[in-house]
Order: sequence, then C-alpha cells, then structure tokens
Amino acid sequence: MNSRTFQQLLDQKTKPIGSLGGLEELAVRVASVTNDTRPGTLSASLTIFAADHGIAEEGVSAFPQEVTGQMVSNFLAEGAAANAIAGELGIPVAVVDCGVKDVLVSREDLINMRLGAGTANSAQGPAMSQEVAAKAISQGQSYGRSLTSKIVCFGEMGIANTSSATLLANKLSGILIADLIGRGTGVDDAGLKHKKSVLERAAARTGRLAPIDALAEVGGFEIGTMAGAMIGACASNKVVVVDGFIATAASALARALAPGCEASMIYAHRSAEQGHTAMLEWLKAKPLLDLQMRLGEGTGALLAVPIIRASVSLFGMASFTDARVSGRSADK
Ligand SMILES: O=C(O)c1ccc[n+]([C@@H]2O[C@H](COP(=O)([O-])O)[C@@H](O)[C@H]2O)c1
Ligand SMILES: Cc1cc2nc[nH]c2cc1C
Repeated sequence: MNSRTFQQLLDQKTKPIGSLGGLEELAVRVASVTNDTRPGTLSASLTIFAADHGIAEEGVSAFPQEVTGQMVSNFLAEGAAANAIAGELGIPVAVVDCGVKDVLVSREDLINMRLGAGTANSAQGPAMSQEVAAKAISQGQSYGRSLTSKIVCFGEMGIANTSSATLLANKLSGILIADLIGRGTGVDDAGLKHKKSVLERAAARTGRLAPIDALAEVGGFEIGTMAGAMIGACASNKVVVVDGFIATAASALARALAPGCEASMIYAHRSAEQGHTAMLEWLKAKPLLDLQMRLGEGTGALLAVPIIRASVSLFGMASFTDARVSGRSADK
C-alpha cells in the first residue's frame, strides 16, 4: 500500500478529516515504512554508539575525555538518563563501543565495533583513514539490518562529538561553522569562542568534501557507525528515530550516502544545541518535540516512541460506517 491509501484509510475513521494533524502524517509515514497498520505490533529498541574524539585535546568540551568510557560503564550499569527513560518505556538498550579511548569494562553485553582508541585530532589532520571510514559505514549497515525491532532509536556518547558533528555538517552542507556551533556539554562564553576558533581552523584544512571523505577528515567512529546503521535499518523497512544534534549529523551523512533513506527517518526532537535548528532546516526535517534537551544518548529518540506507537494505533479506530456515525452534513 502507498501513503495515499494509508491516508484514505485514516480519512474513513470517526474524526473530522485531518483533525489529528501531524499525528496522522506520522501514522501514514510509519505505515508506509513498515507496511503494517496493526496497532500494538511496533517493537522498539535503543542503541547507544560510543567513541572518543582526538579533537578533545584542543579543549573544546566542558568535560574531560575519560567521561566517555565512564558513561559507557554507567549505561551498562543502567544508571544513565537513557536507561531511566528506556526502563520506564520498556525499551531494551544496547551499547556499542565504536572506539572509546579507555574502555573500563570488558563485558559481553558491550558490543565491540572498535575502530581504534579514539580518532586522531581533526584540527591537525584527518580523524581516520578512508578505509576506516568505509568500515564504520559497513559495520553499521550490517548492524542496522540485523536489528529485529521495527522502531530503532539511535543515540550516542562521545566527549567532543559536538565538534565532530559541527565539522561534518559544515563539510556536507556548507553551512558556516558560526551557524552550527553550540555549547555542547556546556562550555562558557570564553570556551565557545575558543571552540569556534579551533573548529574554523579544522574546517579550513579542507574544502567541501564527498561524504566518506568528510567522515574520514572530521570523524567520528560512532557517527560513521550510526550513519551506517541508519542506512541498514532504512533498507530493511525499519523506522529510524533520529535523536539530537550529533545523530542528525549522522543522518545527514546517511542521506548523502543513501539518498531516499530519509523516508524512513523520524526526527524526534529539536535539541537546545544552538546549531541543531540550522541543520534541521537544511534537511527539511520537522522534529516532533522541543523540550530544550541537549543530552544525547538517544533520550530524545526514546520519547518519540510512544508518539509513534500512538500514531499507528489510529488505524485501529472505527470507521464512520462501522460505528454508524453520521458523516459531514456538507457532504450529504
Ligand atoms: O544530542 C544533542 O543534541 C547533544 C547536544 C550537546 C551535547 N550532547 C552530548 O554531549 C557530548 C558532547 O558534547 P561536547 O561538549 O563534549 O562536544 C556527547 O556525549 C553528546 O551525547 C548531545
Ligand atoms: C555526564 C555526561 C553524560 C552524557 N551523556 C551524553 N553525553 C554526556 C556528557 C556528560 C558529561
């Protein structure tokens, strides 16, 4: 069935046409991806991709690099915000090590997709080789295809990854660093000024770049792997829920590499990270929520899951004929 047919199904339900606004649009989009209108069948999962970023050594984050590995342990111990929200919603969480510098845990529930001990500093040279960039995409693709849930939420963890995401978005879109940059974990005014000068220097090393070259130049490992996972999930009829600023940069990379995959992507929220609005506008993406969140980890994506499920529940409504409810007097 195509989206027109799904909309026609909704138009027969006991409500004025279009009265559920964006929820109807969402229902039609989701049904077009999964080809399934049965309410209650949309299983969901969250994957958190983690990695370190060499550009952290330039002092572009409010937090030290070791926090990435420490938060990975926290995710596995179910102590982070993503765990709290996922627990409340009954959504399982998987954690993928794409290249954390100091791995503090060796546990079988930490998925190993390590591409190195953090990327190289992209203010000085390429973050990774072209081969590693291609591997990030391909390992992500296999992972995205292998997921069994219908709604896949993708989150990330990586100190300094707002810098990598800013550079990646700049290389892919040409939007100025000044319009993409934000405070990340919370740098102060002086920190933001410093971050801007570091990122402008890093961006000036190269011109506009093709997608894989952009990933190789600016990183990061978790962003590339997430982009691959988005491509793999979209290609296997799953609904991809995009989280905040960094995940949106990954989605831009996925869209550049696999045009058309945006049809399967739902943008969960507008992050408070300053440059997210510019990125969403460039991608013509309409986020569902705006709660001024800027944590990452997939927290925004998780919150979109009940809305997505509620949208599909509309296909279970009675039609005017089934419920013997009179249609519009104007149509009589
Ligand atoms: O998702 C977002 O919009 C978002 C915005 C700002 C920060 N973050 C998170 O904060 C970390 C990156 O911030 P920073 O300042 O170290 O670049 C990383 O772990 C992200 O998950 C996430
Ligand atoms: C504590 C902390 C938790 C995070 N979760 C995602 N990014 C983060 C950054 C910090 C610093």
